[in-house]
Amino acid sequence: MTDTIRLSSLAPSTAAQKGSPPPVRKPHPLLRLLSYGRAYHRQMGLATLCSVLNQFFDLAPPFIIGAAIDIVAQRESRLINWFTVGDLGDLRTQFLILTGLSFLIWWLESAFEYAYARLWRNLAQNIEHDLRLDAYSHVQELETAYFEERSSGGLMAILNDDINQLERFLDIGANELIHVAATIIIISIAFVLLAPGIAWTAVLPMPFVIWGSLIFQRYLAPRYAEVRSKVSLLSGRLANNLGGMTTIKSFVTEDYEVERLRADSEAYRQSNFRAIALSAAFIPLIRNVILLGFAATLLFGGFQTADGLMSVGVYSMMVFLIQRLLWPLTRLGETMDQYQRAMASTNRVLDLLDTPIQIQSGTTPLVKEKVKGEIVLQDVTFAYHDRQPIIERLHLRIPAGQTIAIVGATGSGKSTLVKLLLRLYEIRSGVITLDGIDIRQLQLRDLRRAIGWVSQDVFLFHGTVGENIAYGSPGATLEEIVQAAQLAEAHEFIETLPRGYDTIVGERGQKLSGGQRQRLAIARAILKDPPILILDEATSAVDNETEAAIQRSLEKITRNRTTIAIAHRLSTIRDADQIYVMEQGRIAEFGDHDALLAKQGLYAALWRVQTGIRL
Ligand SMILES: Nc1ncnc2c1ncn2[C@@H]1O[C@H](COP(=O)(O)OP(=O)(O)OP(=O)(O)O)[C@@H](O)[C@H]1O
Repeated sequence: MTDTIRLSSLAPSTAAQKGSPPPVRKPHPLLRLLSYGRAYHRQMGLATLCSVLNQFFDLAPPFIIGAAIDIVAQRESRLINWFTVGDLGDLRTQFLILTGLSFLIWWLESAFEYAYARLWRNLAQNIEHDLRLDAYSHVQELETAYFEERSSGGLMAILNDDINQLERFLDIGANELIHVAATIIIISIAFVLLAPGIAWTAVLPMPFVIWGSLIFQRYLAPRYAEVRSKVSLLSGRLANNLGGMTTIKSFVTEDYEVERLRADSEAYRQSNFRAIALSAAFIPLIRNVILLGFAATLLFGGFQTADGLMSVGVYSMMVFLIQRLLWPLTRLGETMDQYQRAMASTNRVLDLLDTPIQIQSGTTPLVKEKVKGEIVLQDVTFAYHDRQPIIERLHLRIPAGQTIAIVGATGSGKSTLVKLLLRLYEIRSGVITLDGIDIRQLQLRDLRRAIGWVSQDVFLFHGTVGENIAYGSPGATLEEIVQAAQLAEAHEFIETLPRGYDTIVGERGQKLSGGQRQRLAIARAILKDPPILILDEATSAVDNETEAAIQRSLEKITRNRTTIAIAHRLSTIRDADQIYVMEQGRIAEFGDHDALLAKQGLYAALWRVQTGIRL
């Protein structure tokens, strides 16, 4: 059996949804993000304060301009008088004060700009870093079945693109939203305090802007969610194709694959078009709403100034301020865009983090060195998701330290059985014990540490030969690595590689042959020195001579440990203490080689076919 990764949407399959409880209403993604970033609330608060102060000083220049106009036009500034008590001296002194104030304001604005930029961007990095590690750690804990329902490219899109999307928003967008809010509040206060007669003109566009933004958000959110899900499918397709490039070439399906990619890319493009159509309308709409406020201030402020109810300086300041309101609000569209994308991504990342772990670890610790290795399966039934049972009411007892073999037709459930021992899947009923303890009670990591598994499809990591052998055995010395390689009959070929144990094996070990990869995997399991060894077709890709050599080493390796060997070539397991013949998820016969031959049953028939001997 191979662990296939199927291309499908990241959404759980309909079948998976059938039995699940009704969906719980989730809190708003922003609240979810804030609650996730609890550790950074202080930094967020400080960053927000710096953003607000920066905006406050950014809005101060119209005040200086207004004051300067008043000083020139009326010899005194109502704006300055408003803030100070007493005489500020002659005109020149007043200008000197204004100039000094300008310097102070500009410096403070710059200082807070530096502070908020650093704080927000560092915050983005911190949250991104935490989310990436948390999400990845969580994904590692999820059961194998979870990955079979999803595409690895889709998961990559969440772990990479979606998390980066948050960075983009936190870097710039969050600060912009705060700037807009601060601008609205500061300008409204300035109007109410300095020009109460026309304060309504500044407030006029606000309800429309807020209402418009909310409506806009409601329609844009699902469009961005669709964009994110389409990008997942696209990444899934790309990852799958890159992994199967040799197959594509050999089947000359390049054009077919381009077409399939075109369809996914087209779906992504169309979903983006739909989002763009709406998002691009926002700025022009908001600008027109702002125009209302600007025109009202210009007109009614002008009337009041002409009637002598307002000074020229205050009037100028108000006109400048309302202008200042215009620009951040028009940028709001872009910011909302970023915000919506970030929220769609937040949901996807946090949904992943909230995915329940189906296979929970037990609490009983297991010390590897103390494991005897007796394995018992009692009445075990197992079925893959949505399928008929593969293993039904199976009984099997493997005494500690024995070597047993499992043989049987392809698809009879041999690999599935060992995956159940590793708790990669959960059994439906029955019980599996190790040294008398139900494996569900054992700490999952301890259980897996006690088992050395050479699977049918060997996976090597990008790195050196030595690193791959030592994988799972941190602290192994080169001497131990070489010894394990010798026992696995791998040392000789490793020596012929360009850089010996330091040779890079390539992604998934693609620079090595199938047989070489298998031998590295055996060496890796030997080095781990587990009390239980599982060899699932471990030597299927090596030639007869190497296989015979490995068999000789295995005699040494399997001594004093429980070994389960799965093989199609019966010659490789004929010396096993017990041989179990599986047929459609059940044990059809068992015994040692001679006893099974004497039975003249399934095993004997298989043996005849493989050896060509008529018994
Ligand atoms: N992840 C899975 N999801 C659904 N069905 C699966 C899955 N893995 C295996 N199966 C099915 O379970 C059955 C048993 O598979 P398994 O890999 O255990 O067989 P096997 O005896 O090891 O076969 P082989 O000798 O070919 O390796 C097969 O019919 C297979 O299609």
